[in-house]
Amino acid sequence: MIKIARKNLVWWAVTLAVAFLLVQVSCDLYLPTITSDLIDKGIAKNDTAYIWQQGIKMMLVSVIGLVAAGGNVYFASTQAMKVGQKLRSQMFSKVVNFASREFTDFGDASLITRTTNDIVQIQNVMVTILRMMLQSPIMLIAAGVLAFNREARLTKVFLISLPILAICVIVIMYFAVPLFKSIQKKTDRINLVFREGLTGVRVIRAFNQDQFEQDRFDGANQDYTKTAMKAYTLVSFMFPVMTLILSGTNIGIIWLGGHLIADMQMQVGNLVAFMTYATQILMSFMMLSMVFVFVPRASASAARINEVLTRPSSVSDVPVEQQQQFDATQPASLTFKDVAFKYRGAEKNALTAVNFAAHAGQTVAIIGGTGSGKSTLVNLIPRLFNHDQGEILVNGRSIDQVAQHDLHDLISITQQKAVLFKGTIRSNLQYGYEQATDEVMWRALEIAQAKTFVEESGGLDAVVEQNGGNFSGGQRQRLAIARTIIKPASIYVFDDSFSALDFKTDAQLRLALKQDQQVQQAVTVIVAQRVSTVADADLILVLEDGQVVGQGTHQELKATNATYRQIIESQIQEGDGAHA
Ligand SMILES: Nc1ncnc2c1ncn2[C@@H]1O[C@H](COP(=O)(O)OP(=O)(O)OP(=O)(O)O)[C@@H](O)[C@H]1O
Repeated sequence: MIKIARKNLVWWAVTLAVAFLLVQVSCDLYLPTITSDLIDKGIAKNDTAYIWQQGIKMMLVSVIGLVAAGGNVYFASTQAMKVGQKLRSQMFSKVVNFASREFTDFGDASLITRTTNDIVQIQNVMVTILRMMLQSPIMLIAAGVLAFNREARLTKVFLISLPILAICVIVIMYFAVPLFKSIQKKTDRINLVFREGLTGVRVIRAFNQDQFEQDRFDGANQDYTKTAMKAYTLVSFMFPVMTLILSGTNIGIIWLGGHLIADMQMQVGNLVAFMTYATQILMSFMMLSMVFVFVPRASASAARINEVLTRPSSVSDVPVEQQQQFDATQPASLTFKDVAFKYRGAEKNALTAVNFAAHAGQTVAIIGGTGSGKSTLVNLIPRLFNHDQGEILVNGRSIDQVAQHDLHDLISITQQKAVLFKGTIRSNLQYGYEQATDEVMWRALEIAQAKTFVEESGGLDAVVEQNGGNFSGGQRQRLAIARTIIKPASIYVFDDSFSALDFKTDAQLRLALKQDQQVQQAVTVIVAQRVSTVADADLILVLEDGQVVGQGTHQELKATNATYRQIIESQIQEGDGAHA
């Protein structure tokens, strides 16, 4: 919490909030003195002029107190909101730079809860701190001293009421604070189930699992509600307890004060002032204890936010002074030297001893069964993960030795699952290359065999809904391919991107791709399951269980490689191999 406050609060605004607060507290403390004088010197002596004078004074002090309270609330709230804004922005920029490992560790749902709910907790507690946490101790001490000065004999009432209040507050806090902490985790769970329900809604319906998912969500929801209800019920006891103790204290003060007044040892004004101070003391005490309920809860949120903000990305750049630059005159090339990679926690390597080299204008195709390591291999090129052994070179530079930003500039990739953003076809196509002209975009759409349906949808300005929801899977994939082609790059990667295309379109696309000037100067990496897609590649890698069990051209592999032949045979049986 302190770390977040120190980093994000603007100190002049905080100083103003505190200054306003001090003025407000001084006014609140001065009012009982005026009341006391008004009663003892004005009302008791029937001095109308004095009553008017004190009345106006009272009004002035109240107005000043009110303005000061407004000033304090304004600066406290704007500061808290700005802290929230800065934290959200810091979280976003941190998370977009995370590697896959960090996403797995935190989980998407938790990252969303941390960026929303946890930051709201911090915001709320910042306001509380800038108001109550400072106001309460000052008020408590000052009202205590003033009450003691006014009538020391009445302060013995506090010897009973304050310890009772303290015990009640401690008991309530003891049970409430852990509950507040666990509310955060339960919010994570609700978000997780809700997110899964949303993203998997079609599968849920297709498998008639609506009720199962509803029950799962209700379970998480109920769990959260029960905990929240327990926590807030406990806190709600504070107010009746407080009222009871306050009333008891006032009865004690009136009883003791009544005797003193009867014995002519005290004036009525003093008693009224003392009672106001007593209320201020007890209220401040309670406010302070509320702070102790909210601060631990916000501290738990702060710890969860700091955990994200301080987490180094598992894929990081070498120090700037050691970084190498790409040589723009070097032709495109991609080399894997004895590369191995293992997912954290996995028993065996996802890739072992991968060796190949490709040069500008060449196409490398990777084929293999499900789970053989094809996507893992291509994801190592832009460093979505760090390879554990060996070396990967792009345009002659080891990818570990260059800045990731420079590396990503040279790579254009279509992921296995085509991702589109809400906007227009134009905004999606220009995502990787802002300067792309309409002509360039139409050319890319033509290569990606997407021109016809884009024209029918209303052209480049046609709307793309969230996740490209208003396009079919195949159309999304073609748009993603077009986006990849538009970006000038040294390495083009298509991870199983042609699988949703029919044979004819697949062949047309690859032919058009081969004829594209930009692509001709680059290395193209195609991941595919179909032999027909890889057959005309310059180099085919056959992957099995993370190992390259064969590499060469289609004809070479067909003649010498048993695994490749098996793949062809299995596809002939399915009717696909006819195209090989
Ligand atoms: N994030 C991950 N954590 C742990 N293991 C993983 C992870 N991603 C993939 N794997 C494992 O690594 C192996 C290779 O996966 P990969 O996704 O590279 O296969 P693939 O050949 O692309 O499969 P497919 O054709 O089905 O897309 C698989 O055994 C898979 O279970």
